[in-house]
Amino acid sequence: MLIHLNELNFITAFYNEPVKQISHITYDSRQEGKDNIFFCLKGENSDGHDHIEEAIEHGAVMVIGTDQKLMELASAQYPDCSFGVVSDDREALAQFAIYFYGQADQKIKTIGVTGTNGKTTVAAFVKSLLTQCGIKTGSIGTNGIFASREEIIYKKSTPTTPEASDLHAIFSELNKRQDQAVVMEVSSIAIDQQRIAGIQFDTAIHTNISSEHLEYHKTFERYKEAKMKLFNQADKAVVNIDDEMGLELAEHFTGDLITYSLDRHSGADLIADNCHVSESGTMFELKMNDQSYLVNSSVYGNYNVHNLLAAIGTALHNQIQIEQIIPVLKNIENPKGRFQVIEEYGGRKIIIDYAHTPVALTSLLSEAKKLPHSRMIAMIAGIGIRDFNKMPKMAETAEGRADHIIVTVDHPGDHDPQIVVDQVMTGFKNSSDPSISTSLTREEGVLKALSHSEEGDLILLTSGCINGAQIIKGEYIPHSDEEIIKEYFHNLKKIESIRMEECR
Ligand SMILES: CC(=O)N[C@H]1[C@@H](OP(=O)(O)OP(=O)(O)OC[C@H]2O[C@@H](n3ccc(=O)[nH]c3=O)[C@H](O)[C@@H]2O)O[C@H](CO)[C@@H](O)[C@@H]1O[C@H](C)C(=O)N[C@@H](C)C(=O)N[C@H](CCC(=O)O)C(=O)O
Ligand SMILES: Nc1ncnc2c1ncn2[C@@H]1O[C@H](COP(=O)(O)OP(=O)(O)OP(=O)(O)O)[C@@H](O)[C@H]1O
Repeated sequence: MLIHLNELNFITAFYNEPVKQISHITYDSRQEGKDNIFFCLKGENSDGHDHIEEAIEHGAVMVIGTDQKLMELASAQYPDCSFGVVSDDREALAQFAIYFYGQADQKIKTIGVTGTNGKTTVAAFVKSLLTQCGIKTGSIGTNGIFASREEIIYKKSTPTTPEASDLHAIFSELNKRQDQAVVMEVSSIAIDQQRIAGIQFDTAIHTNISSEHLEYHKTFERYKEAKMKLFNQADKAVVNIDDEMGLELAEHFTGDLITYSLDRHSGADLIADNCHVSESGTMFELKMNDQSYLVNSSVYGNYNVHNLLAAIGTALHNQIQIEQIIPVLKNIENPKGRFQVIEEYGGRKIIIDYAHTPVALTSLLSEAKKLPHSRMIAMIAGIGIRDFNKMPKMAETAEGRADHIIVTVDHPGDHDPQIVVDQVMTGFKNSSDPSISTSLTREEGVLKALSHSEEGDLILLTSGCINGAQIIKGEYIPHSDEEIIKEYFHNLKKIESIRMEECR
């Protein structure tokens, strides 16, 4: 694409030839390419301005940064490269991505989901519901990047919400595949880092808020403020008013609003009442406009009814009639790793669930308890790359609610796993209870949970993996609970047949 730097009004000064042929946008000097534009971003560990030389060696023909003096000096050193100065590095990256991909975000309906718990689930429900109702919808989030029909293999730049240039590249790809809508998880960090700057969302969804990501935002107020900002960039909203932030949003949002609740006295637009949870799903009565509809859904648990209401509200905003929505709800697809039930081994029910906040763990433990079981074994974890203050709360939440608890570590990062486990353990009133044990790796934790189990038991493997890996000292070490389970039972079978041989 031919870029006219002087057409971009967020560039306040430029040096050397202002017209360039650009093929790729990059914010990482280590990325090789040809005709790249390199954005110097200031990060936690490094500053892109220090890597200009390498970026040029790797194919950058244009460099954008905030340090005017440095840009001027570099322009003299590299006369074949153009240099632009901006006031906000990340916002400039977002604005440039919109320009480069020809406003791809405006050619597709954009739906943003924010909230502490439930983003991945709601995004999956919205994708499934809209697509089944005839609006081909892709999705972007923790579980990957999907077009309406298939997964798109795209290198993930962050766990949840991609960097702006990656985001707009994905919108463009979805356009090419003729998808009509995209539902994306919008993390508070992404909002703060301007990854969604310049996007006017068709619909914004709020699930709920509780304390999270304080390792980044430092205070709950700043975390909440970041999340609220999404709603200044949306025409319509779907909001959970069983939640403190949802109530605030419902009061202040000026666009088209649909509220939802599980409380029959709430006055919400969508109310789920008389929820009945069973092994095959959840039935409830949906109340809307003084009408009542019986919903037979494939999703499990009351908290997932909240998530389903968010998806229903989004479909209604998209002019889909409630009569078309109701029959589809029994086929809604659950995302991987969220109440994922594995039943094929030795009469046990194993549930892999991403619950990694105290609120999520509370919901999970109380919903899982409703399933028939003899003993409940729960593995909980401290996440090394997150807020240490959250760790004891996971123990507090689990104590006394399972027959056996295994405490382990997820993504130790740069921390000693023992320190993470110890920090979780401080949350137990009685940490020497023999029904609590510890493991210093997630793999060992899963194995311990399995080895403690017997036929009829329910095993909850909580917290979870980001992109099928454990992050250890900056490295992504491949990890899969499912593989560990498979191998464990395969070996168990082998041992049993050897024993039987020996007995004969
Ligand atoms: C903590 C955080 O915000 N990290 C993001 C940040 O990394 P950083 O601050 O460590 O970057 P850095 O290493 O200091 O480098 C600064 C800049 O210099 C560049 N650089 C660096 C070194 C070099 O040799 N050459 C070079 O060009 C880097 O590419 C970067 O652009 O900037 C990087 C590039 O823009 C991001 O990819 C990275 O996201 C990492 C992968 C991450 O894990 N982010 C998490 C915190 C995150 O965003 N999570 C949220 C929420 C998750 C949830 O839902 O729970 C999400 O939206 O995913
Ligand atoms: N509406 C909800 N209320 C409370 N807990 C929920 C809700 N939805 C899901 N959960 C719990 O939170 C866990 C994580 O859900 P999900 O992955 O959908 O959230 P998320 O917001 O996408 O989290 P992350 O961005 O960190 O992946 C689930 O596995 C479940 O235990």
